[in-house]
Amino acid sequence: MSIRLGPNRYGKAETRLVRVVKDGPVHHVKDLNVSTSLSGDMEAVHLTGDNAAVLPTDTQKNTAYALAKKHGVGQIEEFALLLARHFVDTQPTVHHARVEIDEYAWTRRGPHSFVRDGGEVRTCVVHCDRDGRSTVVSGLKDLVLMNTTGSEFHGYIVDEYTTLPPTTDRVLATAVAARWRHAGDTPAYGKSYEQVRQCLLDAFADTHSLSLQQTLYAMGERALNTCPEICEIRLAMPNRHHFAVDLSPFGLDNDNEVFHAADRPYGLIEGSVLRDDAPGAGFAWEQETSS
Ligand SMILES: O=c1[nH]c(=O)c2[nH]c(=O)[nH]c2[nH]1
Repeated sequence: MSIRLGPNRYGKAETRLVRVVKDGPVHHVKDLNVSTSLSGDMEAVHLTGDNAAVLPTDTQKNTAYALAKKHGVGQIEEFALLLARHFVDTQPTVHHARVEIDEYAWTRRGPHSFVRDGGEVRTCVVHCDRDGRSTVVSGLKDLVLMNTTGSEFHGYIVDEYTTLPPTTDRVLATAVAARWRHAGDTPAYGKSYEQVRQCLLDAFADTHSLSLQQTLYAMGERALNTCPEICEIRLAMPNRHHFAVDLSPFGLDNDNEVFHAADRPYGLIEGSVLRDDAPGAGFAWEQETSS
């Protein structure tokens, strides 16, 4: 009986690449999930561990970042072809390249502020007791927002384990989960929802952020100032870190144009903003927010 190697391929899956193009203060974004997969003269690496024909998956990832910087990202089909052709044209051992790209769509909310299309969920929880009391908590989750500038983070505690460099310009991205409590009877929940949502979006876009905590408070404050029918809002906002890719090994600079969008771990910033005279919600609200 003889055994042989069958079809095979290898590559870097799901490189999360964000490309920002700056037209003065107006920024444009392309947000991609890029997977590359190469095949060719790969018998030796499988049979003997001889890596001489292998272009590392790490290099494939770097290539995606470097070509995004050099050529920009137009249509994903064009960028995928550019990348795939690069691998087969430059590496004799690579006979076939497969490049798969998913693109996440963003809608502009300001010169450098964006909201991701789709995925947003409107929520509510209500409680009623037999004494005729009720509590209504409205909300939303998975509202994904990004500012490509206008965010700083510095001045924090530095101890013997701190390595985070201070920054005066970073991407601020989050997926907002918000729950707000109605003070009494709200006549039009639909209109109220739209107003609170608008406040959250506007305050995120307008706030020059020194921390996500500051942005969180500004969003809650805007909602409470604009919408008298609500008395408290609780926000949970993951800090979806975007790391500027070091392109200097390839002779390229990166003025916050090419980012690695990391998925975990992430900072998780949570807080409540409320009116001084907000009535206690007791059991109903505590139960809803304890999980
Ligand atoms: O806005 C931020 N708040 C933090 O508390 C924090 N911590 C951190 O590492 N990065 C950030 N960013």
